[in-house]
Amino acid sequence: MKTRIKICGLRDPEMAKLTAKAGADAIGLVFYPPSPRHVEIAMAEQIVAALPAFVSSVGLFVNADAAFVRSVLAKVPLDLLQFHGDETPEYCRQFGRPYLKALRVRPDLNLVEYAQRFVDALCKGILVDAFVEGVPGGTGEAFDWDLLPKDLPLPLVLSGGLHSDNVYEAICKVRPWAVDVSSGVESSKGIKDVAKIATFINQAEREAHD
Ligand SMILES: O=C(O)c1ccccc1NCC(=O)[C@H](O)[C@H](O)COP(=O)(O)O
Repeated sequence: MKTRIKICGLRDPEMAKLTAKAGADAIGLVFYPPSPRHVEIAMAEQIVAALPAFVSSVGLFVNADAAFVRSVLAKVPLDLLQFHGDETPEYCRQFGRPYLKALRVRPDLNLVEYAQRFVDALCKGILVDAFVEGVPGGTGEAFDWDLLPKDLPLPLVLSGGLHSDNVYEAICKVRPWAVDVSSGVESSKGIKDVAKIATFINQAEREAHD
């Protein structure tokens, strides 16, 4: 089965179009002002408008005020929300929209128990990322994939330090529903590189052709 591919942290419509053309299944828009990949609502509207059919738009938030999430939803027709902070299941569900819950993997965290709390019709998966003190995500750091359980009760989205040289190995080892990348397809922090995106996608799709 094909592993879905999400490219996170798009910041302009042209790169979004090129990313879709390269074969991405989804793009991520970061609504988190401290991030170098942060987008304003007006730009997010333009990016989503530029996407072809069947390429999903994912809006990423980190412990945001619910009112801010609603103000984004009022303007930007997002397909999926991604909560990348300490949001509770109740917080995530209040928008009545499908979402991913991100967690940062640590050896002392029981991932199955964590995921179990989110299981319902709206939660479409658990995105696993590296734990880096003081930075909620998009760090380019990988973590030990052996820490991932085989019996997670929700689809797994693997992220954290993926790039074209490790994504094939990651897919073969972890067998995730999807992979998610940001730093690994950039020429510098926050600047996406279309050649790196294409190479990443080719490598991620290799597994489907084996
Ligand atoms: O991208 C960011 O700047 C960001 C900031 C705060 C929370 C999450 C963020 N990105 C989340 C993503 O979905 C990334 O793809 C994921 O963390 C993996 O990032 P990377 O290791 O850079 O590929």
